[in-house]
Amino acid sequence: IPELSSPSVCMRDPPRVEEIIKTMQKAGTSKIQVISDFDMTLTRFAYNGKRCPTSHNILDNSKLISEECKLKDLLNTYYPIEIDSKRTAEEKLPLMVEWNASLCCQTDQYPLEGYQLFFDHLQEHSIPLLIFSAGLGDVLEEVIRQAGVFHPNVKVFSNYMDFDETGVLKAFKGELIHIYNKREGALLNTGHFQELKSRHNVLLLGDSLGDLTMADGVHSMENILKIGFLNDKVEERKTSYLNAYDIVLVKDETMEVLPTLQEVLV
Ligand SMILES: Nc1ccn([C@@H]2O[C@H](COP(=O)(O)O)[C@@H](O)[C@H]2O)c(=O)n1
Repeated sequence: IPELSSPSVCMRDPPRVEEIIKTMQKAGTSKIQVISDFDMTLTRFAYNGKRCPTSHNILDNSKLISEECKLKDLLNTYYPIEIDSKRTAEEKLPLMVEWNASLCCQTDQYPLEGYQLFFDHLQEHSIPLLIFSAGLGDVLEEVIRQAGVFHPNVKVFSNYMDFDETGVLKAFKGELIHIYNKREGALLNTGHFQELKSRHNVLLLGDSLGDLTMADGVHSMENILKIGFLNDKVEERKTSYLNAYDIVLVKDETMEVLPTLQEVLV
């Protein structure tokens, strides 16, 4: 599979990857569902060496948000914790909750462009795409809408803001989704996975080890191909990503590997 020989593609077990791809191809598109993280997976981490915004940053960078509400300090505190390979997920979990919760009292252009074809291709083949994000659902839905790819096959599980009558953000609606509780989020949304119960093959896309649990609600899974985006602290985290994901895309600023890989699969 030539798409897998790009220098940014790393695999622990290439023959195993080929086997999964062939099995999924054979089963056909009617058996596939795609489950993907959003920020820094379907969007760029960096472009020309410059860091791109997450859905949280979009709100933060907005001229509509006053200077006192700036979220950068929070990002500088909590993002290093998110990617710290010396801490366990259990240690990080309360801090990730704290990060999101702190948004409620604090009261560029978004780079989705490389992946419009990815969304269109899934739509053409009627393949459901679940976007499962610890970002801001209101913002990322708007990003997808403005890119013209919020097709009927796209569903989003994320954090939606709850404002009071004076327009102040009070909380998030429902259970908060952070990077390390996607499993709980998946298990709460049984209805979605029930609707897709005949789709036993999963393409999972994520940029954090917490994203690996996004498919935990899938019924009788038969095959899963896990693609991980390793954008930051590459040397420190590469081994754990290679152990956890079938394919690891290292600093893939081109946004080219996923669309070509998807054409192989679908
Ligand atoms: N208050 C926060 C919380 C998280 N982030 C970043 O957003 C990403 C979450 O979205 P996913 O689509 O990746 O689940 C996460 O990776 C954090 O780095 C933030 O900027 N502010």
